[in-house]
Amino acid sequence: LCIMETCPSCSVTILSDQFSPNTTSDVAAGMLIPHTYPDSPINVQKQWFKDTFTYLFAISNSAEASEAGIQLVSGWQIFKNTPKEELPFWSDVVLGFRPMSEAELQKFPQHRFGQAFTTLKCDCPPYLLWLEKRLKATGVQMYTRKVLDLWELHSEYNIVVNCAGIGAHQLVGDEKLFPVRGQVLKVNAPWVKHFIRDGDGLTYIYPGINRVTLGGTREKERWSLDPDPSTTKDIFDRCCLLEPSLQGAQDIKVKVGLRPSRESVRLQREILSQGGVKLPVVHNYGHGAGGFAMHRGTAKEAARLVRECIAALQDSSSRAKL
Ligand SMILES: Cc1cc2nc3c(=O)[nH]c(=O)nc-3n(C[C@H](O)[C@H](O)[C@H](O)COP(=O)(O)OP(=O)(O)OC[C@H]3O[C@@H](n4cnc5c(N)ncnc54)[C@H](O)[C@@H]3O)c2cc1C
Ligand SMILES: O=C(O)CCC(=O)C(=O)O
Repeated sequence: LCIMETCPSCSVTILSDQFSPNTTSDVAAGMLIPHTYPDSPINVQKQWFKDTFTYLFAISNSAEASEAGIQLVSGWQIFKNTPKEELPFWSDVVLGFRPMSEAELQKFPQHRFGQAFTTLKCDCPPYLLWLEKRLKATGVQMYTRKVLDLWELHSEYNIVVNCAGIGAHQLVGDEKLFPVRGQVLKVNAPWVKHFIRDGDGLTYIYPGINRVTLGGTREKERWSLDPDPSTTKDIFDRCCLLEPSLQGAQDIKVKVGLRPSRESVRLQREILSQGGVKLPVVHNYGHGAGGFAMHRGTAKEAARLVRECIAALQDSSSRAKL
């Protein structure tokens, strides 16, 4: 979508071996609470988050909000011990960030410190379908196809944008990219209105428009997509300790996804070259636990890189004509 907005004369085709509801993005809780990428400058991460927050805030404030699955949600991030960093870099992007009061902390007798704020949440499958609908309306073609090598696209396309998520490990052999397996439960508990995130982000309760997401796990380098029943029980018990009313939750569905993790998002232009033939590529993958929190900001940057590739192609073709 960002490419179509930035370069409206482009023709865009999306190739993917899986579409919604069978992607990692469909499993995500879709909360806008950023994680930090150790190797990306904080000011850049803040800008990605700000761009994403501003974009989704406008949707949440429009008639499209419920179809797009975007809502404002208020709640608490709680800590057993006061964290080193009391003000995360994103504290002035979310709304009304403040320390929790003593009265609020009484809800969590095992926790000594907390932060209250309002942020945004995407209900992931509806949001992805809403994006697909907008793509189709702009004339974008979508095909189911597994790409084994970026070079196989060379004869059909001028520029390739690689948004393969964890698939980039195999597609471009990126050894810096690793899975962080996450198991979550999606439950019916419409009375739960506030989010609760335990400081380390291992246990969380994220109410969405349709379902509440209960998390979770963060298992580095584990590739299995099979749900683990003992983990399901453990997640449920941890969440009930924070929000006892969840004992009455209904229709528990278990989901597993692989966070495409890296020390920094790979947001980069690369010119592949083979026997004198060149293929411009823009990479945009490796969002780890922050694919929703950062998606619009990183997509805007990727679209800018595509525009640079187009300018370079136009420049070399006009030089060839001289
Ligand atoms: C349990 C869990 C909870 C999460 N919660 C949150 C959250 O609350 N907030 C947040 O910001 N983030 C969250 N995340 C992280 C978020 O899900 C990811 O960062 C995000 O989904 C990554 O998006 P993506 O588009 O890069 O990858 P994907 O959604 O995996 O999309 C990649 C696409 O590329 C396709 N593909 C891959 N390889 C190929 C190939 N060779 N040929 C053709 N197609 C290919 C795939 O089929 C897929 O359609 C969570 C993740 C998990 C697992
Ligand atoms: O950590 C968070 O709170 C947001 C991301 C998330 O829910 C996850 O990665 O499981």
